[in-house]
This record gives sequence, C-alpha cells and structure tokens, in this order.
Amino acid sequence: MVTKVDHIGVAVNNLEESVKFYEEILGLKLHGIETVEEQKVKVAFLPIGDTEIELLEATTPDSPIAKFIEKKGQGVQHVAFRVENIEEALEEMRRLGIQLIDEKPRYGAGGARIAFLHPKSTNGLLVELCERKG
Ligand SMILES: C[C@H](C(=O)O)C(=O)SCCNC(=O)CCNC(=O)[C@H](O)C(C)(C)COP(=O)(O)OP(=O)(O)OC[C@H]1O[C@@H](n2cnc3c(N)ncnc32)[C@H](O)[C@@H]1OP(=O)(O)O
Ligand SMILES: [Co+2]
Repeated sequence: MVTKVDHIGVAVNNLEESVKFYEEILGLKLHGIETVEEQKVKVAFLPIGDTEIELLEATTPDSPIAKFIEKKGQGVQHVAFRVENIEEALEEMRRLGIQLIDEKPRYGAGGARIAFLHPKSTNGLLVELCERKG
C-alpha cells in the first residue's frame, strides 16, 4: 500500500530561521517555499535521499501548525507516506476502520493530493497519505 516516506513534516515558528539549520549545519539544499492556503501553512521542502524534510509555518492563528506548536512546541508534526492511488488507499483505510480526518483527498504542496489519518487510529502519529503524479 504505502511505497515510501514522501516527507517528514516539521512544525516551526519561522521557516527562514529554521531552514538555516538544515542548510548550514546539515548541508541540505532548499528546494522551494510554497504557501498552501487550504492548510493554512507555508512550507519549505529540503530533499534528502529519496525523501524530504517539509518545514511548516502557520499562516493563520487557527492553522493546525499554530495549534500544534501551542500545545507541543516545534517538532515533527506528521509523516507523509507515498501511495499510488489515494482514492483506493482511503477506501482501504475506511474498510479497515481507520479514522479519517479527510474523507476525500485535498491539495498539498507541489501539486500532491493528500489526506490525513487521525492519530487516534495510528498509535499517535499524524499520518498523511500523499499521491504525486509522475
Ligand atoms: C500541505 C502540506 C503537504 O504535505 O502538502 C501539509 O502537510 S499540511 C500539514 C498541516 N495540516 C494538518 O496537519 C491537517 C491535519 N491535522 C488536523 O486535522 C489536526 O491537526 C488534528 C485533527 C490532527 C488535531 O487537531 P486538534 O489539535 O484541533 O485536535 P486536538 O487538539 O483535539 O487533538 C486530538 C488528539 O490528537 C493529538 N494530536 C494533535 N495533533 C497531533 C499530531 N500532529 N500528531 C500526533 N497527535 C496529535 C492531540 O494530542 C489529541 O490527543 P489526546 O486527545 O490524546 O490529547
Ligand atoms: Co505534509
């Protein structure tokens, strides 16, 4: 079902500030910054091997990122797994009784189609399913 870790989502207070650690200390290269209105986030992608670090900054006070940081501080907020077909994956999750946050796929960064599973069903990890064309 899931084929790889598409990205690791890390909640940060300030994108530009946080990118410095990944570039200057870890030697990664910023691939791009994008705002995803619907999710109320600004994201920065830093590729590493065949996966990516996705830094996430809230764009509104009611962003899930703002709420996460309020409660838990900065840190890993979700892990995204790549799927071939997100509709089929959601159908399978539904069949297996997994609590879905998104019944239908939504738009993610880089034109991905994404859907979240509730941490209650995943032993506490916020899971994002991510389908990318090509
Ligand atoms: C666009 C880009 C992309 O990749 O393309 C993205 O990733 S967008 C990434 C940003 N967007 C998202 O994260 C969308 C999906 N997230 C959500 O809908 C929400 O954040 C949520 C439903 C996971 C949590 O919402 P909330 O904080 O209002 O709910 P609560 O505070 O009641 O939390 C419900 C329970 O989940 C736990 N909980 C909350 N957030 C997380 C998290 N990130 N990881 C693990 N557990 C979590 C809380 O501790 C609580 O557990 P307990 O009850 O035991 O205390
Ligand atoms: Co993500």
